[in-house]
Amino acid sequence: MFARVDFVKGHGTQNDFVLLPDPGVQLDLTPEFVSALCDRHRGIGADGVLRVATAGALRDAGVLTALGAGIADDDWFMDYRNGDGSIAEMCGNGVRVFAHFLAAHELVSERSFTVGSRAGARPVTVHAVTGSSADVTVNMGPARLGVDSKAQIDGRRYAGVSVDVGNPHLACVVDGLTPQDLADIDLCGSITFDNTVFPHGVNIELITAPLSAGAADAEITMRVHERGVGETRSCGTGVVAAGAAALRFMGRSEGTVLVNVPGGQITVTVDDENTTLRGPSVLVGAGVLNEGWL
Ligand SMILES: N[C@@H](CCC[C@H](N)C(=O)O)C(=O)O
Repeated sequence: MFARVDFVKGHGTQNDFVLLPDPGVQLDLTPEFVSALCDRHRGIGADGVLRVATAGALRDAGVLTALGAGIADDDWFMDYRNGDGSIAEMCGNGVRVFAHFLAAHELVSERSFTVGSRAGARPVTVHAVTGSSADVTVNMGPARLGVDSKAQIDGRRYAGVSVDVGNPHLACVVDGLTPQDLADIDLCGSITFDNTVFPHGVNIELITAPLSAGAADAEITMRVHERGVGETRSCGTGVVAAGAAALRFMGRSEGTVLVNVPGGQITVTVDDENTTLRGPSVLVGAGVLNEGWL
C-alpha cells in the first residue's frame, strides 16, 4: 500500500529545505529519493531535507546508532540530508527552520528546547513565531579553528582556515575583496581543496574583510559553496565559521558579527567556548507527494 508522504517547504535566509514529518520513521531516505525530492526540475526543489522524528524513534528504527550527549529519547532530532542525498552532521539554517516547524505545529510546549543533531544537542529559542515566519536563536556549540589551508575556485587560489562547527568548513577571509568582487566570482565551476585536510569534503566560505558595524563588532559579506549541494544562498554553520574567521582576522577570539549572505542577514556571536546564531525562518507551505511520483 502506498504510504502517504506529507511535506513542508521552508527556508532560512533562502537556504531551503523539504521537511518530512515522519514520527514513525517509516520513510526510507535513500540518496535517490532525497536527490529527486531536492531536484528543482523533477522534484519539490531544495538544498536539503530535514526528517522530523524523535531521537529515540530514529535510534529504535536503526537510523541512529546512539544519541549524543544531552539528547534525550523524547527530543526532536533533525535528521539532515544534503541535496545530493549525503548525510551531514549539522545545518545551522535547517535547525532554525526545524525549530520553527515544531513551534508552529505545537509539537513543543516551551519556546526554548533542545534539538538533536548528529553534531550533538543544539539548544534553540523561538523568539517570535507565526505559521509562516519566526525569529530563532540556536546555540551552535564551539567553532574550532584549525589549520590554514587553500582552495582553488574560478582559477584563483584562496587562503583560509579550517573551522569545525560540527561539520567541516574552510573559511577564507579575503583582504581587499569588495562585496561586488565577491558577487562576480563563479562558484559553479571547478573547485578544488586539500583532501588531506578535508578527507570527508568541506563547505567553503569566501568572506570580505570585516568592516566596523553599528551594534555589532564587525560586518562581513559571505558566499558559500556547500559540500553535497553546491552554491547556496546561505549556510548557518558557514556563517558561524565565517564569523570566527573574521574575528581572528581582527586579532580577536570573541565578538558579534553581522553576516550578509545572498539570502539575507544573520547575526553570529562567538566566544571562546560557544557560538550562537540568530536569524529568520520561513515556512512556505505544505503538501502531499503524489503516489507514483518517483
Ligand atoms: N546549509 C547548512 C549546512 C548543511 C550541511 C553541509 N552542506 C555539509 O555537508 O556539511 C547550514 O545552514 O549550516
